[in-house]
Amino acid sequence: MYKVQFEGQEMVIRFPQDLVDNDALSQFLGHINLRSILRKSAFSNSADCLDKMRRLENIPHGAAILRDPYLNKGTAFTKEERELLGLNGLLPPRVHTMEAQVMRILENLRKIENDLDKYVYLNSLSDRNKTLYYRVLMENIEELMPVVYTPTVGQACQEYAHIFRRSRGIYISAEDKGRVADVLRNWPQKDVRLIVVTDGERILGLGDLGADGMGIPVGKLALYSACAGIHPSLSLPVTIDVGTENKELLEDPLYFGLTQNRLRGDAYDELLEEFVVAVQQVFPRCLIQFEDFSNANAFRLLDKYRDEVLCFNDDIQGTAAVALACIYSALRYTGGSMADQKFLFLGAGEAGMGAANLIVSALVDEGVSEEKARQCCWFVDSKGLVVKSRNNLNAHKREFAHDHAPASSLLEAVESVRPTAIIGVSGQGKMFTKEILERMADYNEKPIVFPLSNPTTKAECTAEDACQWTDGRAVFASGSPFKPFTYAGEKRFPAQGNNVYIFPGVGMGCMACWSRKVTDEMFLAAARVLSGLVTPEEQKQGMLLPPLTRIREVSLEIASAVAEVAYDQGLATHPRPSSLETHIASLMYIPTYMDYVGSQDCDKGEPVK
Ligand SMILES: O=C([O-])CC(=O)C(=O)O
Ligand SMILES: [Mg+2]
Repeated sequence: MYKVQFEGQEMVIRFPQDLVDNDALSQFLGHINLRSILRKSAFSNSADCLDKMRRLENIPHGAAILRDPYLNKGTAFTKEERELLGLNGLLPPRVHTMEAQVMRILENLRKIENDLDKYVYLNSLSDRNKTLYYRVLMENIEELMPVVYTPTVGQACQEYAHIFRRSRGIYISAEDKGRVADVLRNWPQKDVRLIVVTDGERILGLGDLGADGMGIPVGKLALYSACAGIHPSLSLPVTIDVGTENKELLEDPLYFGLTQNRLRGDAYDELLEEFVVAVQQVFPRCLIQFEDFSNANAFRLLDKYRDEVLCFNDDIQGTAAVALACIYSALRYTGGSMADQKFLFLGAGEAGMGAANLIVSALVDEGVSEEKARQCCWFVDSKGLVVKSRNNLNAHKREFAHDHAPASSLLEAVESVRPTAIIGVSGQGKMFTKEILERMADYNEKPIVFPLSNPTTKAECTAEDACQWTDGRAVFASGSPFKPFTYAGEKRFPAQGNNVYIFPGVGMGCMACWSRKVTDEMFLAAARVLSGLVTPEEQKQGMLLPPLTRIREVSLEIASAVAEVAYDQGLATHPRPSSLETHIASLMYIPTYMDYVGSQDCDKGEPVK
């Protein structure tokens, strides 16, 4: 505490602890330009001045604040803030509103022709000014989601080391064994509540991209903030680098990761265990989202940790929930009940197994026997139709192996099973051929066709192909976006059945109520809520999901439903608020600039003409 005399008034000013001597004090006074504060008549009231001093004392000044992406406002720093923070001369003189800044970003962005360059441009904005980045992203979510997320994020990961500007997130490499907690402590934000982690082995449908998979956690977390309002400083992207089996990367002189083959077996499990334990120590109550691990590791890690810590696997559980939501919505157009359906999955990995198991849970919840529910789900893997007579099926597949003649291809399987829905989760593009879709149209008045693999190059078919080859009758959803198109004079809006409709809300719901676990019942609730949010007007347009422009509202509804489940299941440890929705809405991050001075009369910038 220091007492300062000014214009006959005594003021008490609290300075940072380390300013103990007079030199430091006068340096500090100079630093924050106190004299110029005091000269302003608006500050002659000592209480007012004190309030402003308190606001300012922990804020970096001068060029330092321009370099802090959480605090920087760029040209939107007001005249008064520029004065108080020592910014005069460091910025062009005219103060701009945020709207003008958004206009400038969009003008620049829309001049860029290539999506990867747009991705780089937006990343650099996020490095400079988080508030503006999120404002731009949220206000233009339909236009920009394909840039910060699938499909562009896939290309970004494939070229990660080549487009690199600045490191993001935390890398934990096999060499960090024994000191993982220390590595996590190096992260500058100390209150981390949400981690998305990958080991890069199965990045979208693109395979092993090693440490360059970092783009995925970064992209998912950007969407957490944009879609569910998780404050960006609460989240941390993590890549666990255990090596790669991607020969091209190993030979690339610019590759970022360890140039070794992947750790397997005990060494891998020990590193992952150390990571999960370290997260509990360093960031208590932090939610861990596993993303884009190989099939075998994804299932094992989920089984191992789902009852121990607050975690889920997005590719198994998140994708399952959005697929189920799309199925519920599709049934509005096809008629018939869930129990009457035959779902044929191409691909028996994380997404396929996750979706089939959630469909079974949904049916059992509706009173259908588990055995009958399993009969609704069929799989084709690399060896053909999954049937009882096949040897060496893993435990997951065995649960869905039916008494049926073998079929060696998807076409054969479609012909013999005659599914009502084909769901592509194979990570292989163009697998739903013209012939297959024509068969689906022969067997079904309205065939359900969901090519869910990502990015767009891995989609099992395009939206227009699905439409053409079924005489416009396919009920369609894909993992990566397809643009609206016109068929027979009618506008079609292909649904993006991507887990982005699910994970932000589920994560927010669990975080808001301090849930101890993430459960399948939460994903079931999320799927039902999501499908239920499609308005009658949207249904008239054939939509399966609400448009992305409503994603904040969607995520809030899902978060509320998920928290409700957490309270019902006795997992929530936060005292129950009187309204979950109001409570969660109040937690949602809105990207607006901080007012560093708190002055009513401060210049808010000039409006854009
Ligand atoms: O990231 C996406 O677009 C969906 C997803 O989790 C995946 O394909 O692995
Ligand atoms: Mg994924």
